[in-house]
Amino acid sequence: MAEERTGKRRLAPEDIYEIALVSDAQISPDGQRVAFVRTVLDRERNDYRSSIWLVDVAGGEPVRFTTADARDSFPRWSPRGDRLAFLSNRSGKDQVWLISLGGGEAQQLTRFPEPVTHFAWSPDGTTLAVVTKAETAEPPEKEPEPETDVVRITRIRYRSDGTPGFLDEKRSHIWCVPVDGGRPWQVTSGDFDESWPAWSPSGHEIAFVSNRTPDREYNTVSEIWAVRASGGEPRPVATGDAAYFFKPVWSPDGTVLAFTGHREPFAGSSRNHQLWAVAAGGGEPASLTSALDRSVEDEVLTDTAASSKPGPIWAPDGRWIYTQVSDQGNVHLYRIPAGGGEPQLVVGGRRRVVDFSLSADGSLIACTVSEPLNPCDVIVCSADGSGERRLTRVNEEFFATVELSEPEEVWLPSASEDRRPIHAWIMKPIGFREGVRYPLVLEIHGGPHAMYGNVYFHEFQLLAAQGYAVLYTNPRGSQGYGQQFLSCTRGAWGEADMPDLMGAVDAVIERGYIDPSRLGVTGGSYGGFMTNWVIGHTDRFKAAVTQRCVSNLASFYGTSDIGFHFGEHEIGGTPWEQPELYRRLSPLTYAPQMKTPLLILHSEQDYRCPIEQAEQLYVWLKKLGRTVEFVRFPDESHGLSRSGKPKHRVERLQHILRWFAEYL
Ligand SMILES: CSCC[C@H](NC=O)C(=O)N[C@@H](C)C(=O)O
Repeated sequence: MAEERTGKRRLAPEDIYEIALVSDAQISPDGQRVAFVRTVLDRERNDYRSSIWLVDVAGGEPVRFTTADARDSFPRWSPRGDRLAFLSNRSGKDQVWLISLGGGEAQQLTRFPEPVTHFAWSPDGTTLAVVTKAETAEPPEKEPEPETDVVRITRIRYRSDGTPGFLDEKRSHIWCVPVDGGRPWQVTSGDFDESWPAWSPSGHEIAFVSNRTPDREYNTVSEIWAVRASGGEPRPVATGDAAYFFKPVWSPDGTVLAFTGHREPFAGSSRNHQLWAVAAGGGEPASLTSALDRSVEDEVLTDTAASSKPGPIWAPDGRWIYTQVSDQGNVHLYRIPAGGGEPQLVVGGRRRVVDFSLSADGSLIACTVSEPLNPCDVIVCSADGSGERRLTRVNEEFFATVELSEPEEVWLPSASEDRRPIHAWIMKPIGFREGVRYPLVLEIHGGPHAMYGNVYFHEFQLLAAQGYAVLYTNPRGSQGYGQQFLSCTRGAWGEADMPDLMGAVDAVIERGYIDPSRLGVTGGSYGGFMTNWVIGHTDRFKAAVTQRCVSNLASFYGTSDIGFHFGEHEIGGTPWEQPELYRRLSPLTYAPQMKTPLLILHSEQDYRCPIEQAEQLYVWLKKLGRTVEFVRFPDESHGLSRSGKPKHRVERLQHILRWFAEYL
């Protein structure tokens, strides 16, 4: 029917191959061009490829600038704008490469034996500050054969989601690398992990993020330090047991450092990240965004985006600091007065500003944006957000051939006593006709402190294409609605947020086009926890798919790479201090009440929510005689739905559709 009406076809799982992703829009210092990363899925190799592209700010067709068959990322303009440094895995591991804008091949700059994870240009353009775990600047003649494959563990934090799954004993440090020849030198050292180097405007110092507290093994502190670029003993800038600070950036006159974070390290993602300023010499930081009551990080979730690493940026006149702000399902670009005062919205709208950059004179901004019906494009606008123009139309051709469902943004009453309105999105099925009642799939997000929002979500569009209405919400515990809302799930996982979800389902059913006997539920990670929780507390759902889930909080403590502090803060104590609370809040406790046919999807190298969480649930339900199936994804991590091997991503989507087709 839809096809007849619109001439467009329905979306399919394999269409992930058709969608190119752009990210990391970096405007040249002179504001003439934007460099960005374009990532595509390589069907033949079952892998990803990315390259650096350029587009003129004045308009015109974007052109591919790096041409290697590799993964190029993180393009950064030299201060004079005559070359780009970028990361590439062309030589095997991510290293820094340089390419001149005047033409010629890219040249490999660094040859560290370990990957480079981040770098920053010195203000005079002669040197890069580079982050790597390498202990030497050159690889050894021959890689030494490991003496054993046995892993010896002595630290409390030793896991890391994915492969190989263990943190090694090597430490991330800052090196300086001269760009036109000369030997690299190591700037920081010791038993610390450093990240996010930021050059002072004079080029004499580098600020960075580290945890240098004596008790760092058992805390989650993140401090701001500075060190002379030539090396030596770092000095504290914003440090101490209450520091949870990231992404430092110097004011143009070098007198102030701004950074993001909060003052409750153990609380992690359950607190708004604020923008802070401190005298560059060190001292007591002041929050510039405490009145905003929102996080200055990007908290939105999607399955269709490439990653970038935006941080705050000072306007060159030192009056403003530009930052992302997560607000009610959107990620907006704000500028915050550096001396205090009202934050100003710069790039708003129903969308996510994925990353951004400023021209050297501060007059132009380039951003990557994502919208509900368009995964990504590059835009430019003036410093106050005016005069916005779209520079790319990356997926326009493809989306002209498929029919998408436009999400309707609504506020629906919670089923809890307070009837609090909960922000939600409803997608009608493709081919929707008045008078017909449709099955509904409730999608529950993870975190719990993240948010759904105004971005393209392939899984949701796919469900709509298969004839399901889709409901997604930001229940209590979500980001984007202020600190009080964010804290609601502490010690009350499932209990605090399930009424919000059920109220939203009730409200959608009241619209008259949902068949209440055909409700499905799914979610990943904390959303998988909630899927398990929901089917343990109601039989109203006819089919469920739990993904990368948590089922047993006691065994989650100590097996997840998220760290011991997460459960302690989120649940309210350790399993031995609060055994009854851990039992009460674990979905497995309610397994005997679970009757809904359940599909369990889990990655074998998921060390965020280890697969034992799925295994327990599967065997308990099987033994209880329930309809349950377990699909395991080898060599995949927690990020399967977003960054897994393309073939597995397609198979995952197919399994979800299969289960709902069979049981809903
Ligand atoms: C429930 S414990 C860990 C949950 C995890 N939190 C952070 O990593 C989570 O829910 N992740 C979400 C964002 C996801 O993977 O979708």
